[in-house]
Amino acid sequence: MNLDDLRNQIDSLDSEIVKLLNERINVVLKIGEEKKKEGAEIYVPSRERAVFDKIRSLNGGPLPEESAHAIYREIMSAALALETDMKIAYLGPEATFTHQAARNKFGVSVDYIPTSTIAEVFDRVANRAADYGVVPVENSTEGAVTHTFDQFATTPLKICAEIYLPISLTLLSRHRKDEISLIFSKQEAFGQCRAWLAGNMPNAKLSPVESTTKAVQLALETPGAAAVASVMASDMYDIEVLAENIQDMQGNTTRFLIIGQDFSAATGNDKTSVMFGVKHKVGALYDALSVFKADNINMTKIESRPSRNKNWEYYFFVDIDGHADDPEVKRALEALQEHCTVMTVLGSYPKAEM
Ligand SMILES: O=C(O)C(=O)C[C@]1(C(=O)O)C=C[C@@H](O)C=C1
Repeated sequence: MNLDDLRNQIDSLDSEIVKLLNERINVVLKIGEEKKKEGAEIYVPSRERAVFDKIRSLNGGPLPEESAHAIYREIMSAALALETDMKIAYLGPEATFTHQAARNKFGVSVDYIPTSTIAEVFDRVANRAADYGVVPVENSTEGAVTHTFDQFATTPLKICAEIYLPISLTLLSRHRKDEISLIFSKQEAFGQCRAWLAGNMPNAKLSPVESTTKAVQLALETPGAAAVASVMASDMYDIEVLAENIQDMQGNTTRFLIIGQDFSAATGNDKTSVMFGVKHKVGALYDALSVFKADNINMTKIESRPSRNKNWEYYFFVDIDGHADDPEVKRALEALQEHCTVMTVLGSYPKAEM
């Protein structure tokens, strides 16, 4: 077959694909109407998980799994945008790693609202200026993003999904490497490439700013300056990449949370996040955590933060395997309540792939 014949074949396949996509969208619009009648959530992480799993099992190749996933991410992004005027608040400005995480989760068709603080993401979702919010919660090299944990102590919002994003840091500048005397970045990003900077840029002064994007803006306008930021920022601001992959740990990954008004439905492969406080008495935390062991529930994380009510009093943030509707998790959470001065289930949501 010659090139023209092959392209004719593609033309007729494309017309089938577009027809089928629109048929799918017509069904999505009906789903959107039903959800509005029932007051149900538009974004349904549990259903998206089922769609992605189904596509993976249907796809026999040669289309790579990652490509099938990306295509379906955008198909569902278009669906979300058509079902409602979906708005996603994220810790901005544009081109931050949180922006990237939000785009990986919700695609390009929905509207995005960049905010300047994590608290503002929570506010936007709480006062319904945004449907969902995306915030960083922990990094594999640098640990907890404490601002996010602290917000959960005062908000009724729930975690409805999570996402892991591999973080690759780049050194960006208009100048040559040997001309750089000042480097801007976010404190957390500096922490993730501390050894590389000490080894490769030992004489440059490090200046922490609010975001990696702000760092790029400052690097563009400051003589002799560079920024540590994402590759996305270099494309968006047209600034040269001097060094790539400068993070000290090659598996450097950040976990982000999607916050909304409600939990996600159970999928059979979920995680539940709980926040609680215990009395100041011998073995109080041990007793509280023993409820998980009693029901054979795996704990995947624990973090403690000052309660901000009283000095030296703490809130514990724990993640466990399972959904709050699973019988053993339900039982364990009821038992946990007995050991706590305060306790809130922050959300149950599908476990993300790393
Ligand atoms: O099944 C739904 O609830 C839909 O809205 C459809 C759909 C999809 O396109 O498959 C779109 C968005 C939801 O987050 C989940 C699935």
